[in-house]
Amino acid sequence: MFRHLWRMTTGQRAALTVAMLLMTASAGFGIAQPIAMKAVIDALSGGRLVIALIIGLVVLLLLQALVGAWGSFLLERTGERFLLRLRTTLFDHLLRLTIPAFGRFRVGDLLSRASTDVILVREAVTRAVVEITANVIMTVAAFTIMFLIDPVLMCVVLGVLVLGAVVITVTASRIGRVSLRLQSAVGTMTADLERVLGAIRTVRISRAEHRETRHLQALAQEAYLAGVQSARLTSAVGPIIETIVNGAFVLVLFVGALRISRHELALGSLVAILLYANQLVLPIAQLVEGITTVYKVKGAAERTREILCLPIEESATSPSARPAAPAAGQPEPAVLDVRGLHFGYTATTPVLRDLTFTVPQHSLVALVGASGAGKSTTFALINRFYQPWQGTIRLGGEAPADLDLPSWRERVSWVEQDCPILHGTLRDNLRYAAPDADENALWHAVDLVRLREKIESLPAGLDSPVGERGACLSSGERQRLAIARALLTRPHLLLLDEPTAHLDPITEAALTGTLDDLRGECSLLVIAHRISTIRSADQIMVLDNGTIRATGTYGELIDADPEFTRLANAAHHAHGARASVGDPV
Ligand SMILES: Nc1ncnc2c1ncn2[C@@H]1O[C@H](COP(=O)(O)OP(=O)(O)OP(=O)(O)O)[C@@H](O)[C@H]1O
Repeated sequence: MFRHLWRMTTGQRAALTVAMLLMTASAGFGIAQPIAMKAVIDALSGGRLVIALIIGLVVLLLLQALVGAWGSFLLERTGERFLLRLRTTLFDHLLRLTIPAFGRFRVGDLLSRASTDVILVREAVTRAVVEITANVIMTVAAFTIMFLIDPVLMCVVLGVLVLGAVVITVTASRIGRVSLRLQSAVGTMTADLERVLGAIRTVRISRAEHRETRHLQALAQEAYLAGVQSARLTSAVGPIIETIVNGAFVLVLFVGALRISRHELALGSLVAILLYANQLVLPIAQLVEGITTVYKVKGAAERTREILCLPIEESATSPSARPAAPAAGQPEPAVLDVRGLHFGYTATTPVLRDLTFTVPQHSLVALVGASGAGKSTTFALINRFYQPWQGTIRLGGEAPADLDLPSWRERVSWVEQDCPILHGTLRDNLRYAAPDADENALWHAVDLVRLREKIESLPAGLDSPVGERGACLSSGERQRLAIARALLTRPHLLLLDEPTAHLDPITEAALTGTLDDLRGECSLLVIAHRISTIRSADQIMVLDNGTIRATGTYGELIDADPEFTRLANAAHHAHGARASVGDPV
């Protein structure tokens, strides 16, 4: 555990060492005081006045306080720096986790790890690592001096302390177990609260608020029980120390008085030993607290480390390379070339089977198929969120091995099915993938998705806030905003997952026209359930159970391929039903 914590302090070690030295020096000034006191008492007993010794004692007191305060500040500041570094590393790591790694954790749990757990780890680094080390040094020094003054009394103090140490170590390890329980209970609670708040409207309409409150209460109760158990153990630690210290005092006084009466010990020596025993109270209390903290933090550090050990996506290794122009006479490579792709989320269930297709330059290619056929999975693989089991995907003739991820993603834009909108203004959202886009480019994209009228009607125009997850926009507006955002990056390939899902027939017709126009700017691969959207596609691929069963234009496929005809008819009926539902009565 110590080794692990120590490894996490890379870069802060010099500051930690200085802090540790200062705190040890402060402790050293403290340790010197009883010796000075002994000298003063011995001198006074001998009838001598010792001004210099008294001044020395005062200087030691002041030095202990000043150096201690300095060391403590340095320690806390290093702790904050360590926390900053840990947070930054964790955020960076979290945002770069591979998509499958995300699947293993709940967002709320990740939040709890990135907020609460890291603070506990910081506590362990400052408190535990430094205080334990400084206090161990101080305790060993105090015992050595006590041994030199009077071995018998030293043994008395040591005997009582060893007894106490055994009791406390047992308690501390139990505190560790309870704390892990507490941290995971808080993690689950945060995750569930996040789940409920994220779907608050569904919760309300399902009249599930009381059920969810009861569920959250049960989790809070579990955290409470673990907290109380931890409090019970932690509270026992204080009185145990007190009893040990008082016991040591009484015993030292008793044995010391006996030895003085037998002339085996001087009064000054007894006073010095008593002062040492007294002085040891704080370091030993801190030592115990430090050890308890380490045990408490064990769970939190483990949870933090777990995240840091998860695989992350590779980052840019080379400056974004532009594809080399094809040599004269050579045909232009397809924008997207997928060959023999096999993939599944679990080892036993393949989702894509020998998927092969191309998207030529400046074309509109559509992917249709029943729900669960693997359309979104194909997009996820084109985005390189997952590794295919077998097969290759080439972008502009280049394989993933030739093109690092940022360059790859610079060429592909993707509008997700549920088009996430980020908290901020319309402008922030539009510029999200293209921070350098100028005003003209923004309005051009806005025009393409026919949002100009809506934006100009808003008092703040492009600077209007969109609300949490785009709550101030209708779903159709969110979708069009997401498409405009994707267009602004001027991709080579634009992936659209259900681009017309939330659009009314007029906007849908307008967007269909836009898709046709966009062929001039990039190639499009569109997943569509509504076949009307892709009537004019250059090529339609029918995906069935993870493989392409038919390819052709609308005219070629309709009535020729039974699956396509079924999808087209179903979409037609669904669309008709939708339109009639929306019709004014
Ligand atoms: N993250 C995941 N983990 C495990 N299985 C998944 C995951 N995502 C999708 N699947 C499974 O993979 C299969 C294909 O899903 P996919 O989302 O690609 O279908 P789709 O054709 O896009 O469907 P839809 O039209 O309903 O969006 C489904 O059986 C689905 O249950």
